[in-house]
Amino acid sequence: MKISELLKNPALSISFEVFPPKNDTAFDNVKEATAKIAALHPSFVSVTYGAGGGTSKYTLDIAKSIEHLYGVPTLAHLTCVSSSKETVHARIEDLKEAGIENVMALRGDLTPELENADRSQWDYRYAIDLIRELKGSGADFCIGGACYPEIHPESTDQREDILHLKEKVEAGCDFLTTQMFFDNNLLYNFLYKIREAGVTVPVVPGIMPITNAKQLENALKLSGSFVPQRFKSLVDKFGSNPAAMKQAGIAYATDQIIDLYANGIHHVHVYSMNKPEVAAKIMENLSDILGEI
Ligand SMILES: NC(=O)C1=CN([C@@H]2O[C@H](COP(=O)(O)OP(=O)(O)OC[C@H]3O[C@@H](n4cnc5c(N)ncnc54)[C@H](O)[C@@H]3O)[C@@H](O)[C@H]2O)C=CC1
Ligand SMILES: Nc1nc(=O)c2c([nH]1)NC[C@@H]1CN(c3ccc(C(=O)N[C@@H](CCC(=O)O)C(=O)O)cc3)CN21
Repeated sequence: MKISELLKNPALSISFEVFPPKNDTAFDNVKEATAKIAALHPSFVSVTYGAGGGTSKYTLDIAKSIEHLYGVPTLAHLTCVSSSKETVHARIEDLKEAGIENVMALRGDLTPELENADRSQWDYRYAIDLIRELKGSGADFCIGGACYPEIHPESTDQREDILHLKEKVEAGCDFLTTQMFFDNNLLYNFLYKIREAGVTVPVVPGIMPITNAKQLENALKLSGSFVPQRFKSLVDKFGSNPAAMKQAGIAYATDQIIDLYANGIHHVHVYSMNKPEVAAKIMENLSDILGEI
């Protein structure tokens, strides 16, 4: 099932993100976590390509098992920045062969080595280069792209960031998923600006439930997102009590999702990563709201 079709449903729906295991020994644990997440029947599950320390070689295995065993649509991530053309072409063939319909086309995070590398030697510099490859592959993928309500950390100018986003969408994005944010007003402001700039595809807000102080640190390193005082107070108060922090972080994320839905957004992507208990709690917190129109 194409995600662009799922997003036409006006009822609130939730999707989750998982990351593949770091190695063979962790494979069974990730499979089990993924199975529990799929059993919650989210609208789809996205599987990263090496984010969170996972290894890209398992992305397809995990995506296929979610789709085939649990009937839950999947979104397989693919990144391009550190890859050669040969590798990207081979991965696209793998996606085709596996019958994957939805692909999240990302540039990929720059490691410290990549930051200092000679970029003139790279086959791919931006996500748009990967989108063009996917469009030219002969397969009819539904393509997702990332967008940044608080501008991309490497950008300094929001106007320019939005112009690049528009070009990326025009190259063939069917929908966009946002970077995490902890203040919904930042999302509403961003949506207004991109709509005015002529970006019309569905935008799926990404919400990350923060369940411990260390994870907040990691998430902020990846995203540079603004942390409102209301959220900082939770971390100050509960950061050293794991159970309380988890409960408070899930409640905060739930509150964000309810506010988004109350303001007309009917699909939310949740970066609960490989934590089925967090995903389950969010679904439980929304049980009477899910399916309501
Ligand atoms: N769920 C996930 O795993 C997510 C991962 N990410 C990661 O964030 C990183 C960024 O990826 P994308 O958004 O896909 O990258 P992108 O290529 O769309 O944009 C990256 C940066 O390059 C700039 N840019 C784009 N086109 C340009 C051009 N033609 N000239 C000059 N500058 C240009 C953009 O404004 C932005 O600052 C990736 O590492 C991705 O993996 C981001 C969001 C979600
Ligand atoms: N730039 C960027 N890169 C990403 O990979 C990414 C984003 N942004 N934004 C959305 C999600 C959020 N991601 C995250 C966020 C936090 C952790 C995290 O806290 N990981 C733990 C380890 C988890 C484990 O191994 O169980 C950590 O300690 O780093 C992982 C992925 C991946 N995604």
